[in-house]
Amino acid sequence: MEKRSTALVIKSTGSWYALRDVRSGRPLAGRIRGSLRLRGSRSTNPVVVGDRVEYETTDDGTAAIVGVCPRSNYIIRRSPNLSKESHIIAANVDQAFLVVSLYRPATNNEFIDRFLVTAEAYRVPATLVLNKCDLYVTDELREIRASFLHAYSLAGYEVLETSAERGDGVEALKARLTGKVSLLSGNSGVGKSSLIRAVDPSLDVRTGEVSASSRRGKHTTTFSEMYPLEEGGYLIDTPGIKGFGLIDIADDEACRYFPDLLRHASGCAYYNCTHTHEPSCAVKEAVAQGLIAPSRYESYLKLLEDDKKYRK
Ligand SMILES: Nc1nc2c(ncn2[C@@H]2O[C@H](COP(=O)(O)OP(=O)(O)OP(=O)(O)O)[C@@H](O)[C@H]2O)c(=O)[nH]1
Ligand SMILES: [Zn+2]
Repeated sequence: MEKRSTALVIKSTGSWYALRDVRSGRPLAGRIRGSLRLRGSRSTNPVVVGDRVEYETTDDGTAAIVGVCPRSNYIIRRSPNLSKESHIIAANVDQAFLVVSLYRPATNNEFIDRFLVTAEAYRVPATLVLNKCDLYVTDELREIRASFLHAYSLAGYEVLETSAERGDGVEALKARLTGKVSLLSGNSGVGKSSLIRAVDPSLDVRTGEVSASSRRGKHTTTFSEMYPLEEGGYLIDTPGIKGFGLIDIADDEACRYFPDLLRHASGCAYYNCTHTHEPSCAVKEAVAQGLIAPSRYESYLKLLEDDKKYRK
């Protein structure tokens, strides 16, 4: 029997995969061996970025992928061709970061909360990166910053404050990324590229390439790529999208993905309370008492509404 080794999938281009041997770190080009069948998989791509795969070395020195190791999680997006099939963006993601800004541009709350909901749904720990902290110096912006920090501390999310411009918080972010597979997202203009550059200057060029090609390639399937960090770990760059994957949420389940709402929900009179119109709702009570940020509750209501529209 041939010797089998394990490799990490760094990049997928459809039929070829860029791999790294887990033990030696050696880069390899791999293809799926024809006999590889994934039981019960309805996704268009059976091997994805972040997967650990088993391979055998072939005579020409390339790797034949013969198996995929069980995934700790995976992020799905609906296929671009509108079929029922899904497209997996990445597997085995350790953590997700959303870069946000409160000024020029101000990131929309709903956008932030959508991202966090997706992270909860996929059980990927999420952290917010509040960039451009050098700008929040006027009374008005200080106030906005304080209420932002308050809202997410009530919700139980960590917020890292950074300034890519001045370097504040860059070391802290770098420390958090080292040795992990991290998904990084952010709406346009918040300084995501500047931050990546500050964390690891060697990533600069390649990051520019990926954002340019994913924007141009609207009608083609875009393939993900993981970018190795100088000091270990990988970044998965995702374009500015609402949330980062596909989720279907029933009304009486939506609350599950808002830890701050969920904490109070057991006090509601009705066990299936949707925290909208019901009497004796502990969630609405908590909002009134300032224990849940109004913006978070609004995002929750918005999520219920959007979901209804979507299902019609
Ligand atoms: N004042 C200030 N400006 C910043 C900071 N970080 C980035 N910027 C500026 O914000 C603008 C956008 O920065 P980018 O790094 O290109 O933002 P991005 O999020 O990658 O945007 P896209 O490329 O559109 O996705 C640039 O003019 C940066 O110089 C910061 O911490 N403070
Ligand atoms: Zn309720």
